[in-house]
Parts: sequence; structure tokens; C-alpha cells
Amino acid sequence: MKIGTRESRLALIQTEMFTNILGGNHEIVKIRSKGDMDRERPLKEIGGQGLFVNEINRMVLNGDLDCAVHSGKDLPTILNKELEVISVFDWKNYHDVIVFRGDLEGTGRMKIGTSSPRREEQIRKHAKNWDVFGLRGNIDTRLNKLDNGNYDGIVLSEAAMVRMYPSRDYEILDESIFVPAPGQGIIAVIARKDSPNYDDIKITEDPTARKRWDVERRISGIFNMGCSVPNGILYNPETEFLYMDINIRENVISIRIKVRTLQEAEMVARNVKEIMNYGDY
Ligand SMILES: NCc1[nH]cc(CCC(=O)O)c1CC(=O)O
Repeated sequence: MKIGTRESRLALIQTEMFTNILGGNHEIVKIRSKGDMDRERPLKEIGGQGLFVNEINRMVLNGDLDCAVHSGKDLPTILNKELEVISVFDWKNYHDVIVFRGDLEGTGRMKIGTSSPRREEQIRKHAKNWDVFGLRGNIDTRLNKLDNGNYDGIVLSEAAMVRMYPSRDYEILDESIFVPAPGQGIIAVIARKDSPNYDDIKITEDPTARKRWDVERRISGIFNMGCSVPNGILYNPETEFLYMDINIRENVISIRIKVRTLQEAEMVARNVKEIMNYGDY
């Protein structure tokens, strides 16, 4: 197969994880996205949902690629009707983590970098001795900025650390406070619904990852969320806990609730949306 992905080191590692499950020989096509080209401006200035994936998905749609491997978190909730997320896997590394500078001393006020409005909001609310600053770039760039002394610590995804820096120290942040972005840590494979490779791709799916994915996607669709919205959603398919951290102007709802089915999760989300007057914004 011709498999497309972003040119970042993380994207290539994730694509290799996919081809290892898939087996066989494949051509990997690296694509530089709009989000990769502009490394300075905050993401919400460059443009909305799908910044890192839309061009790649268009190539899958046109038949230039047989499939594409994405970070689940980067996929917009609305896809072209002819495309489908056929396989999802690796669901467990969903946490946010903090990585501290190696030579850090003392425990006073700390300068913390993050590139996500959700993480910024959660730090402001829950980590009162951390001052938060913007931080752009791919994972290697962000860690370089940390090591160069620009920050005392940076917050990023556990999945990125596990896959790219398995021997570097980090601290896991509690998911009931730092509720992650929907799909965080999950690897998602997209192809055309009528792809001749549909069944081969489907075999790589982890059914537990699929449970997590379906709940988080449904809820993120209900709230019409992109990653520029400071909302967190996590469903743990093993504990059956659903976490939601929804911020709408001055209104905040943070919950942990046990739900057993997609329908129950959807009902919780619709009720939260209703009582927050979400539709008015
Ligand atoms: N926001 C960009 C992005 N998209 C996917 C990952 C990492 C992999 C993942 O969490 O799925 C990251 C970096 C980060 O959140 O620090």
C-alpha cells in the first residue's frame, strides 16, 4: 500500500507501528501539512480543525494514497462521506504529562510551556504555582526549547513521550484534572470506504481502542470541538468512566461519570450541553 502521513518524527514512528501490525512491504509517503509549514504562529491563528490532516485526507480521497495514519487527536469530527476511520489502536497512553528541565532546582514559581489552549486553561485553574506560556513546534522542537532553558517544564502528551523518548523522565498528570483532548494518544488509520484494502486495515484495529474512540468522537461532535477549544473529553473503556471538562465562557463543568454504552455517553453530553446553554454561543 501507499501510506501517507505527516513528515514529523512522531508521525513516522506511528506509521511504523501500523505497518508492524499490518505486515508486508509498503511505501510511506511523507506530507508536509499547513500546520507543519508555519512553526511560529499559535495554531488557532493559522486555521481551524484539521490543519495537520486535511491535505493528506484529500490525497486518500483522490486515490493518490491507499490510506493515511494520523494522531487520532488531530482528526476533525467531520470527515468526507467517502472516507472512514477504519482502524484505531494504542489507546492507553492518553494522559498529559509534564517534562521538567534536567538541571531544574528548587520548587518555587515555575515557567511552564504548552501549545494547547485546553492545557493552558487547566494549568491556570489547577496549578497555581505554574505560570503558563505559549510553545509551538513539533515534539523535538518543544523539548529543545525546554532544554535550552526557555521553560522550567513543558506539558505534552504521554503518547508522544512514550513513542519518541521512552527513556526520558516525565510525570503523568491526573486525568480527572488534566482531562485530555478527545482521541489523544490513539492512532487512527483512514481510507476510502470502498478501498480494496478495507479488510486488511480493519484487522489492525483494537476493539477496546474502538470503544474509547467512538465515545470521545460522538461527544466531541456534539460539542463541535476543535483543539482550539479548551475542552477535555476522556472515556476509559476498562473502568467505564467518562471525564468531561467543558469550558464555555464563564461556565465550567467538570465531571466524572460511569457510562456503559455509547447511548448513555451521548445522553450525558447532550444534557451537559443543554444546561450550559451551549447552543447560544
Ligand atoms: N496537538 C498536536 C499533537 N497531535 C498529536 C500529538 C501527540 C500524539 C497524541 O497525543 O496523540 C500532539 C502533540 C501534543 O499533544 O503534545
